[in-house]
Amino acid sequence: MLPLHLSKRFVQRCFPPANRLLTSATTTTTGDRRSSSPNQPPPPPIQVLLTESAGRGVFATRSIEPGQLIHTAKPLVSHPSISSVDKVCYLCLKNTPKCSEFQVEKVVFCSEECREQAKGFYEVEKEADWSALIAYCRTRGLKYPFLAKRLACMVISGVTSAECLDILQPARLSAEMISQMEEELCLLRGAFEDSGMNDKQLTFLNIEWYAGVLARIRINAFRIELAANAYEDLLALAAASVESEASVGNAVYMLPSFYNHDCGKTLYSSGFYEVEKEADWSALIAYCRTRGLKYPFLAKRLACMVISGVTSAECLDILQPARLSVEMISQMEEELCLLRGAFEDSGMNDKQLTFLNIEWYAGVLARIRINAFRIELAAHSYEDLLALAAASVESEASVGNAVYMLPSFYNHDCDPNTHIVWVENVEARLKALREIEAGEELRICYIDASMDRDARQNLLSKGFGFECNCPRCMSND
Ligand SMILES: C[S@@+](CC[C@H](N)C(=O)[O-])C[C@H]1O[C@@H](n2cnc3c(N)ncnc32)[C@H](O)[C@@H]1O
Repeated sequence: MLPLHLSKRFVQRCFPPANRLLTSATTTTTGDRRSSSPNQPPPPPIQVLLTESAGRGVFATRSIEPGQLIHTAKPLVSHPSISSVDKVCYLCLKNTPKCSEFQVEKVVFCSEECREQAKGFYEVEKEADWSALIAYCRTRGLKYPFLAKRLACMVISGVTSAECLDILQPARLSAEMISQMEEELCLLRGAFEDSGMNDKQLTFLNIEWYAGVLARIRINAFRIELAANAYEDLLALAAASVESEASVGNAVYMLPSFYNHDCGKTLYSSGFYEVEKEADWSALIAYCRTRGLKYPFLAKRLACMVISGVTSAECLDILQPARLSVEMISQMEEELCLLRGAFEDSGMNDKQLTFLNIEWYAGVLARIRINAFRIELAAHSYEDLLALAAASVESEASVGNAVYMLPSFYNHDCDPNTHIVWVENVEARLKALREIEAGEELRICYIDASMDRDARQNLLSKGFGFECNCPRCMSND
C-alpha cells in the first residue's frame, strides 16, 4: 500500500533502534541523493526518530524549501463520508460522477484501476447488509466505524493483516467509549455473520481488535478535504461551507496574533454600517446564496469601510493575492455590478465610488481567497458540540477519512512548518510551509490554529489526549 519509494527503505528508516536520539537526525545521510538510482525518485528528506517529549516524530534530513513537496502518502485504509458515497470514488475518494462507467451497484469508482484494487475488500463488503450499522452511525454522527468496517473486509479478504495499524499510537479509551464500541462491533459482526461468514473467518473480530483499531483511528485519522482545482470546485466548497452551521462568518486579518481589542473597536464599531444600511443588498444576497458565495460580503463590507473613510482602498494590498483565471474575473464582474448597483441606487455618486472598479474588486477578492479565515466559534455546550459534529459530518467539504502510516508520525504544532493537503484524491501531500533546516522536526497542525490557547489546548486534550507543548502554547500565545 505504501508508495514504492517509501517501502523497504522507509520501513528501515522509520523504525530505528528505540534509543536513537533526537540529534542523530542531523548526522544522518538518509535522504541525500547518493543512494538513488536514475530511474527512482530520491527518498524523501525525512526520518522518524524519538523526540524529547512527544514520542516519535518526523525530522528533516536536509534543508527543505518553503512550498516544497516533502513526500506523498497512500492510505492504509480510507472510506468516503456517508454523504459522499455516491459522489466520490469508493477507493481513492476522487470526485466522480454518479453515472461513472465504473459504477458497481451503489458505489462508484473513478477508474478500472481503482475498481480492480477495491475488489479485495469490496467482494466481501457487498455480500453484507450494512443498513443497521449505517443507521446507527448516522444518528450518532460517527464516521470511524466505517474505517473499521473496511479494514475488517480487507483482513477477511487477505489483502492486509489484522495487525496493520498496531505500529500507530493508540488513544486512551474510557469505559464509556469501550461500551459504545461493543455496540458498534455487535452490528459489524452481525452484518458479517448474516452474510454467511463463519466463526473461523471472523476470529480476529473481537472487542480487543476493534477497540485497538478505533483507538488508533481516533488519534491518527485525517478528515479528507480535497483542495479545489477548478472554479466550480471552489463554488461547491463555498456552497457547502456557507450551508454548514459550523461557520459563523469569514474574516481577513493582517497579523492575527497582534490583533487586539482596540483594533477591533476601530474596525468594527464605526463607519461602515452607516453606509451599508442605506443600500438594498437583496440582489447581491440572492446572487451569492444561489451560488454559495461568501467572499463578496467581505468585499462589500470593505467597500463600505472605504466609502466611510475608516480604511483605505489599498488596505489589503500587502497580502498575497491568488492567481485568478479569466472565468473567475468574469464571475467577479457580475458580483461587482451588483455591488456597484446597490451603492448607486442608494444615491452614491461616481466620485465616492471611483475606487470601485474591476481592478480593485478582483485584487481584493484575490487576496481574500488566499487569506480569509472561516470562523468557527468554539462550542460552549454539549448541544453546540453535537451541532458542530453533525454539521461537519454533513459538510460536503469533507469527502471521507483515512489513516496513513508516515503522516501518522507527524507531531502537532500550533504554528506548524508543514501541512498536509489532498488535491485530487486520498493521496496525501506533505508540503513545507516555510524554510526547514536539516535536523528540524516537521510538524503539522491537527486543529484550527486560529483559536486561542485555551481553546486549542482543550481541543487537543479532549480529541487527542495530550497537552500541547509546542513553542506557541509554551509562550501563552
Ligand atoms: C498522530 S500521533 C504523532 C506521532 C506520535 N508521537 C507517535 O509516537 O506515534 C499523535 C500523538 O503524538 C503526541 N504529540 C503530538 N504532538 C504533540 C505536542 N505538540 N505536544 C505533546 N505531544 C504531542 C501525542 O501523544 C499525540 O497523541
